[in-house]
Amino acid sequence: MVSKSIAVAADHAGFDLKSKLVEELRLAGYEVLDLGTQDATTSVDYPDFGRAVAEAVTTGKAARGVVVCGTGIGISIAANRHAGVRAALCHDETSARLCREHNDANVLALGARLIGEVVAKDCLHTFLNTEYAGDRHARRVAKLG
Ligand SMILES: O=C(CO)[C@H](O)[C@H](O)[C@H](O)COP(=O)(O)O
Repeated sequence: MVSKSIAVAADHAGFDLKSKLVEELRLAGYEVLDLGTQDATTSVDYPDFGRAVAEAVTTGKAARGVVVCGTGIGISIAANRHAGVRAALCHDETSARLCREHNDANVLALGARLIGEVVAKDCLHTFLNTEYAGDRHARRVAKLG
């Protein structure tokens, strides 16, 4: 289990799923840094929320991040524009496991309009509880910058 806090953010499309994930994280004993948005009805821009989580992770305020938008695509692109962020868009538990084992992903991106709550929670727990395998993957991750 990751010991430090987890930064979480979403746009309006991801707000409902984000709320469920925040609750899930708190129930599991994590300290949650909820960086918004705070409702599903006010239209907002996913780059602002991807950046908020990226900054929390790269400054060490959070050990890992979780970002949610409608597809997960826009907010993962936004997070990945920040040096040191390796955001992985996952739609299933296998990709959530492999993004940790092979890519040392530090931000999980989810698409609230594409996956259900149960799959999202499975991805979340797998992402947080899977160790990076290192070894041959370290050479490749280093090339990501
Ligand atoms: O950026 C996205 C796609 O990559 C996200 O899914 C956004 O949540 C989506 O674009 C928001 O769309 P809306 O029609 O403004 O609700």
